[in-house]
Amino acid sequence: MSASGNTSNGAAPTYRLQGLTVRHLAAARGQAAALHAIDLVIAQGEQLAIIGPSGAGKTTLLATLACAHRPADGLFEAFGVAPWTLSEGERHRLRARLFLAPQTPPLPPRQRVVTAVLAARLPQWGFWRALASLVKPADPAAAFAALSRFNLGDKLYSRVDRLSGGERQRCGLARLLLSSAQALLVDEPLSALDPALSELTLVTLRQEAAARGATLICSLHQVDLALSHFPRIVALRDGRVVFDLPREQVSDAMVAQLYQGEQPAASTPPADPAAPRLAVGACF
Ligand SMILES: Nc1ncnc2c1ncn2[C@@H]1O[C@H](COP(=O)(O)OP(=O)(O)OP(=O)(O)O)[C@@H](O)[C@H]1O
Repeated sequence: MSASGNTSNGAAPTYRLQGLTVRHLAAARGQAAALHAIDLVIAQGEQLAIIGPSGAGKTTLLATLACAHRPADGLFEAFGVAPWTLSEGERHRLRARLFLAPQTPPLPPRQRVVTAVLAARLPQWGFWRALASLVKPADPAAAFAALSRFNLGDKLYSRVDRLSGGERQRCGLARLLLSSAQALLVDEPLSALDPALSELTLVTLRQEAAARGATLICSLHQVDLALSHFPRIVALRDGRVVFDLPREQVSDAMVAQLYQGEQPAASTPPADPAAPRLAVGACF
């Protein structure tokens, strides 16, 4: 890659950020910016994980990359263009090349899973086809195939509000598979998944990104999974990049320093001192 961030074949990187600063509109007066002076170049087809403690700025960074937050300062380019210099219509078309899978996907509660998943195709369909698909799903086989890759094929015709948290999360990821995006932005996809589904999810996301030559950027709280699945690790803390390294260069000491002073993830609830005195089957 050249100093401009362009790849050896001259193609623009998926993202180029220089001195990027982002403030939330609703931030309290005097509250620090959510992201400060971020420098990042991400080539097309790269796969990287963003790690860092709660409040580090991971979600803000992904939303900024999805052109959902307008930066307060600095350079921000996606696919070689500066989105915030474009007209609203042009920026809308650029957004069709990006897919942001939020931690809690905004799925209409009364909708069937098949319809919710096929909504990812809306940018590719004309108005009438999109409208007709609300009444009779246009391509249920594609929705089934996408759901099956996350072990969720049996929920094709379930109502969205009858899914568990983890099923909703995977339903949101199945949408990603049906999009035609070239940048896949995934925010904490494993927060409601067990270890086996977590593995399946990361493998599926990585395979999909590689198959379509898309860039995959995934925020994760599970540092071990970030290191085992992603070749590049970007660590954030207090809105700043602490390190941006190939995984082989990330040491235990660097990770410990990144999370220093943070509460470890609560995998087991603290012991209740009264527990031994409670009779089995006690009700309150
Ligand atoms: N809508 C908002 N309005 C004001 N401040 C916000 C808003 N959303 C996030 N922030 C602040 O921006 C900073 C970064 O938050 P962000 O959600 O990006 O962190 P995160 O690393 O994704 O955290 P987590 O791991 O807990 O999801 C935090 O200080 C947070 O309080």
